[in-house]
Amino acid sequence: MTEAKNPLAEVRERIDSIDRQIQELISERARWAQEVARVKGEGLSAIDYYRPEREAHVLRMVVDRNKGPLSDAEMVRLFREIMSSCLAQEEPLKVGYLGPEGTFSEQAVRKHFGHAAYGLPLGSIEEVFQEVAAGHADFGVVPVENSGQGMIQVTLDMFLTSDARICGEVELRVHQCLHSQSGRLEDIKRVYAHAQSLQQCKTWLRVNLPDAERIAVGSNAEAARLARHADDAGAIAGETAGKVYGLKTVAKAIEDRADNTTRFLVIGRSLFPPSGNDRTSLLITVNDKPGALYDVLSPFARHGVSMNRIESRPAHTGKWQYAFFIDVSGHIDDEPLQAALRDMGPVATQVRVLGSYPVALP
Ligand SMILES: O=C(O)C(=O)C[C@]1(C(=O)O)C=C[C@@H](O)C=C1
Repeated sequence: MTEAKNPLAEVRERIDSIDRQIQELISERARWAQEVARVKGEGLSAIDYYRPEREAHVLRMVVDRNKGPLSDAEMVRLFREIMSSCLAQEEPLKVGYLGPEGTFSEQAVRKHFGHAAYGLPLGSIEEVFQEVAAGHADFGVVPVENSGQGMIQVTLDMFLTSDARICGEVELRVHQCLHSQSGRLEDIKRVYAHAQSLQQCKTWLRVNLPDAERIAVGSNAEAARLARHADDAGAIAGETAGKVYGLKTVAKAIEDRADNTTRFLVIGRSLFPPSGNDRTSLLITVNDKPGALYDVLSPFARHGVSMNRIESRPAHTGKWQYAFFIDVSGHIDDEPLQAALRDMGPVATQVRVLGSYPVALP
């Protein structure tokens, strides 16, 4: 009598065989990436090998080819990691972010640069800009906007005084959790969190912890660090931060809005070529006179450039002087955008291209 083969063993054999092929192909890909690096030139530093426009193009092809069952976001994540490792064969990129470890900013770094990049946790958004400008970090990742709360003004204001360029954007679904030492809601008399996170979880806190004191601190990871040393404190932070600081999770997904998303900017020191689906961020200042804003914006409409976003901030150049942060579709090399900027020349006091970069991937 022939013994029937264990169906699980049979499936595992198939998986082993596929893994062998995937591994061979990954190694072959890594060798070709070395060849690309050789063509670009020997002895360059990591930043000279990095091509965000090419990475975006590769990842868009991955999305186009994806037939499931894995989601586009999962496929992108896997290929992002492969590219991250391929690039790090030369030298890992150094990426500054708002630390400490475990913040959503770190998650955004990983989403955009993969795990082979070297993450540099820094003390503030200002410091991220400074370290990039000084060349201590190749790139920086800073939060710029939350879907529920709007723009993060510190980040916008940094562009008024710094020469940083925007090289990319990352969108991250932000799920907040409540963590504590014991993991019991009834032990919590104080809640530490970043001010934005307290705001994002306002309803949940009102219903579940109406009497607890709310204490705003510099980051969610800092909140987790503080809660680690107090048996009557809770911290609002992401799942990763809770794990990093050895806390127990009291409640998950406590944000008021289910689609809570934070948009981050990747900042660097140079502009990159078009990727085929780009956004351009501009900083425009105008004189305080009637119709000035209309004069500045109408060239976009005239040349068919679509505007995605406009934010105004005090320009710090004089009382009632405003700077406008404007995002438009397309790359700065595109003729319609060039034409719009030419028309704007005589009416704006300043037009600065903050960057042209690939639109965020899933
Ligand atoms: O195509 C390139 O220019 C490469 O260096 C290869 C590669 C890749 O692995 O696909 C690696 C790093 C770059 O950032 C972009 C792409």
